Amino acid sequence: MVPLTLAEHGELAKGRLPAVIWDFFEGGAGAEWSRRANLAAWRRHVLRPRVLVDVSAPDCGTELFGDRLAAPFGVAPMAYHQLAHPDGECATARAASEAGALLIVSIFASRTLEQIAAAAPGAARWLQLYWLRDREALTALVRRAEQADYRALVLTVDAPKVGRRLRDLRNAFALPAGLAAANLDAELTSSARQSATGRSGIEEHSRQQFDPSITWADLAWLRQRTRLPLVLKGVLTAEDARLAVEHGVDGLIVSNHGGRQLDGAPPAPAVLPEIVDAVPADHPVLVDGGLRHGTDLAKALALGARAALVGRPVLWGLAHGGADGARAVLDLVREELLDTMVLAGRPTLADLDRDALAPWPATAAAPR
Ligand SMILES: Cc1cc2nc3c(=O)[nH]c(=O)nc-3n(C[C@H](O)[C@H](O)[C@H](O)COP(=O)(O)O)c2cc1C
Ligand SMILES: O=C(O)C(=O)c1ccccc1
Repeated sequence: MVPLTLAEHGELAKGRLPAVIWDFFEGGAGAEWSRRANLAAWRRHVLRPRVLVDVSAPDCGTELFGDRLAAPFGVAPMAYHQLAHPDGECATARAASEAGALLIVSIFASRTLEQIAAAAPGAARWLQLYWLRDREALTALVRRAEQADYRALVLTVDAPKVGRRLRDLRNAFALPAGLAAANLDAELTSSARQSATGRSGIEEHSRQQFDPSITWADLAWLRQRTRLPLVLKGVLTAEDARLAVEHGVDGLIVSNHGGRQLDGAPPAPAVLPEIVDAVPADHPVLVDGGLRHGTDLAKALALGARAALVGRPVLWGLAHGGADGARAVLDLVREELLDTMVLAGRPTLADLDRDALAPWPATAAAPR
């Protein structure tokens, strides 16, 4: 089967992956309300097509912190790509580079920052950090990212601890032997390999490593240690968006972490407009969560996002087809976006403004 939709990439991946790894990828926290809400939320808007517009040359190319992208999209930071494929993040880096997408590398990448950079020289890539208790380890990562030409740092702020993910608890999920966080000391992550009673290995190790005491006041410490643009991931209110700008942050990623952290947190499209309105126009606002069609991406842009990130579907492509599979996923998203722009009579990114959307009436059930 040649997959024609992201969902079909998911089916192929599900057939290939051990069930506990599929569950780790797919799962959310708690009752998984936020995970499901992410998928439903994009269906609560309809596109307002314009007609008799010249759509012979649609253009979705853009620029983000100085890097050219073939479309306003990227790969969301996700831990341990080697769970999906032995080539791990090196394959994803090649795929993203060939598709013209941004790659955000997780602090829990299973290949080193330098290997990933070497796999796709010149490509647009950022590094995502969690705030570790060990600040020397954090500083060392910042230095290495700068030296390996990462173009921005993303601090994920929705995870003072890892959410309660019932699938991982039931599966007593732990990292398989041979897989590690390649950019952290082995001793920092060894607990990810065992699972204490009542916890997953991931939860166990994040309890030990994440510093849950940090506040806005601590941001200055990180800000002073790098000239790279600093982006906060996991902001869901206008209040926090304003605080971020006051504290010298350069951009935001509106995200509920794929429903993997606070269950009950809103899906991004519900809060994106208030956040876009709260920050100056020169601060890019990105978005992720539940984007599964080019039309979803068009809706995200129309709500004011500068770019949107795709998470799980990239792991699906990687799992069934390595770099080629991940590339196919990203190419599909870009082609579907261009298709949407043509059929909606909105051939440039500037045409995808708030006039391009209308709410689906609350009284009507959003079709599945
Ligand atoms: C398997 C997996 C691992 C993830 N690891 C990280 C991570 O290390 N850091 C982070 O900030 N977000 C992480 N996330 C969250 C993603 O960056 C993103 O917010 C989320 O997957 C939403 O997109 P999706 O619905 O397209 O998957 C992870 C998500 C998944 C599915
Ligand atoms: O961030 C996540 O969603 C995630 O799965 C993770 C992976 C490793 C360590 C901490 C969290």
